Amino acid sequence: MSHRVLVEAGPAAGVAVLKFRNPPVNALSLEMLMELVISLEKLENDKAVRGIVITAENPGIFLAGLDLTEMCGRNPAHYAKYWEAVQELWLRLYQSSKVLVAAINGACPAGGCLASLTCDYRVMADNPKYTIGLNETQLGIIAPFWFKDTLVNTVGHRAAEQALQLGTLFPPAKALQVGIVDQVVPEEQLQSAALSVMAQWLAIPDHARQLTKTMMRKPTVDQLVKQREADIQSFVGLISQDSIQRALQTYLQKLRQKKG
Ligand SMILES: CC/C=C/C/C=C\C/C=C\C/C=C/C(=O)SCCNC(=O)CCNC(=O)[C@H](O)C(C)(C)COP(=O)(O)OP(=O)(O)OC[C@H]1O[C@@H](n2cnc3c(N)ncnc32)[C@H](O)[C@@H]1OP(=O)(O)O
Repeated sequence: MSHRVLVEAGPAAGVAVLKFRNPPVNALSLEMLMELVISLEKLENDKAVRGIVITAENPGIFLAGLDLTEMCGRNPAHYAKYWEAVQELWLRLYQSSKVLVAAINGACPAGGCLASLTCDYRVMADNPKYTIGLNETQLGIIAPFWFKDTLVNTVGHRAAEQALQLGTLFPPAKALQVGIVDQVVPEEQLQSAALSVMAQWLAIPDHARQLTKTMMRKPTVDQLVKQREADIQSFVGLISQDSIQRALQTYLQKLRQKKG
């Protein structure tokens, strides 16, 4: 039984809706990652499901990204386990044979943005409070190569380089302009817009669309698959550095003080 991920049958045949519900901010904790992987595996094996709309149960925060508390003050074995789970989620999403449509109904930084970038199409609610992007450099860390590759595959090299160096979080109109999302709609129309685009994608025969998707994505997937263990060791080495730990602690403190 999953607590942090809700899977519902969509209003249209063949469509499931996967909702994030990990309060307070839908951070990708280890438990959340594991529940997501299990839910995605079940959906992948369900022949009746051809498409999945991915969204947050409560509007406001789509995903707050990776859970910073999983990357601060822990031991190397924990960092390795956590990173393997992050890799696993990305591999499941990016290689999914289903049509994935992200209905972005809230803040979507870093790991949240990555999850949305694995989808085939992104619709974002037109709310200036919501932003999306790979903001890692603002935290004093760097987006790993496969985060970078996923962004490059979406927006191209120049736009990705600029966005990554600056750690830009784009509001909806800018996100559309740069191509990080495909469509921006009034907030109350988000779910219907996602279902409408899903219907267009499902009009294509599955086998042709799936083979095309695999052809487009395989080179990027292979890069990680062939060096998964090295990537884990690289993450553990970097995240364990005192300077990185200090940077993450400072960022977390700033988030906590924001309220005070
Ligand atoms: C080979 C590899 C090489 C490696 C290089 C090394 C490292 C690279 C590794 C990984 C890449 C990292 C990816 C990430 O995803 S890092 C996370 C990035 N996320 C963010 O920057 C978002 C931060 N959060 C926010 O901006 C806001 O919280 C948000 C807009 C989501 C919501 O704002 P709101 O005002 O509604 O809530 P808050 O009061 O800010 O937060 C409530 C509560 O939640 C805590 N919180 C927020 N975000 C996170 C998070 N991502 N992880 C853990 N906890 C989080 C926040 O501190 C508050 O806690 P508390 O005060 O205790 O209630």
